[in-house]
Amino acid sequence: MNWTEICIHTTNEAIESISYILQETGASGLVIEDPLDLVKAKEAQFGEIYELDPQDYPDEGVRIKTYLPVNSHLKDTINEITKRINALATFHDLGKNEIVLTDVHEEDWATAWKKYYKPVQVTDTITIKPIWEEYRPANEHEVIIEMDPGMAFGTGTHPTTILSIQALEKYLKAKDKVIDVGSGSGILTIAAAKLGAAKIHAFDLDEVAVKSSKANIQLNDLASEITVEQNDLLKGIHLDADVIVSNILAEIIVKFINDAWNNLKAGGYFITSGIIKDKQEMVLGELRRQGFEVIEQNELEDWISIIARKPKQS
Ligand SMILES: C[S@@+](CC[C@H](N)C(=O)[O-])C[C@H]1O[C@@H](n2cnc3c(N)ncnc32)[C@H](O)[C@@H]1O
Repeated sequence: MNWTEICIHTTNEAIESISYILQETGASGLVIEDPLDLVKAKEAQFGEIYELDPQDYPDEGVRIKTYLPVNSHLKDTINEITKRINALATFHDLGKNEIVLTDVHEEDWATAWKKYYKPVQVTDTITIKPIWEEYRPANEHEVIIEMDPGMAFGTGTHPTTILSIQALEKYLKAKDKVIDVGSGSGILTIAAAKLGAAKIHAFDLDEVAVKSSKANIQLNDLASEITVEQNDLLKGIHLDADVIVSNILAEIIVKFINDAWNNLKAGGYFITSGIIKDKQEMVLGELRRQGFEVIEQNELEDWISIIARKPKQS
């Protein structure tokens, strides 16, 4: 399959909104080339070794790059993306607002973004490491997740994924039964397994994500019982989980709050992420309407995670 790279030269303040538009249109492998990263790399707090090349970064503004498969909808998708980005000019300074399209062959796509992906410590104990990077754990307690995200979303470094892993670390107990809705590269399933879940059911609508989840699970030495299936959210699923985790967009989360409730044990946790700030109240309202108790909300770079509990008596 061939891919088209869309490169948008914009401003820092528009990253969030443009990333959201791109995610909604099904783009894969979002890369943000922000010259500020060159500064941040020098200040890396966890001692990771970054080798960022200044030549990959614009002098001013940021470049957002993502990839769409070349198919019969491509032209419409690009028109839609362009229209929605231009409409942002009412709220944001879009800087150059230049959109450049380049054809990419699958083999190039698979390696193009790898240079941006480095080991990253996402909680006190968990570090995510791409399989091609050398990394020595700081101590014996450090948990390493090996990843090769390929075509599926989920390098583990996106704020929405980090918020999800932090919540899993806090709420998951050893031997729990977990459901991961929208497993992508399988990162949250692997994190749950490394944190001691006994059984994990992962679902994704996208066949590529299902394959990617399965491949990444194989890369990690996991003791948990894990199944990965192609499924639309939790339609037709009847389980009794201790924890459901889902890093998906707010509009999608609200579609399956009732199914999440029905698949959770009383006292179980529903960890939701992928919610942009503007949609936080909408998700909170729907969770409460269903009967969930909202017990924690966290924010990272304008993304929100909400942890809700199904009451013990319901
Ligand atoms: C933002 S990614 C999250 C990936 C990974 N869990 C992570 O945290 O990095 C959302 C995933 O949800 C999947 N998805 C979107 N709509 C879905 C649906 N209706 N049912 C199941 N999965 C869906 C997408 O294919 C994608 O892999």
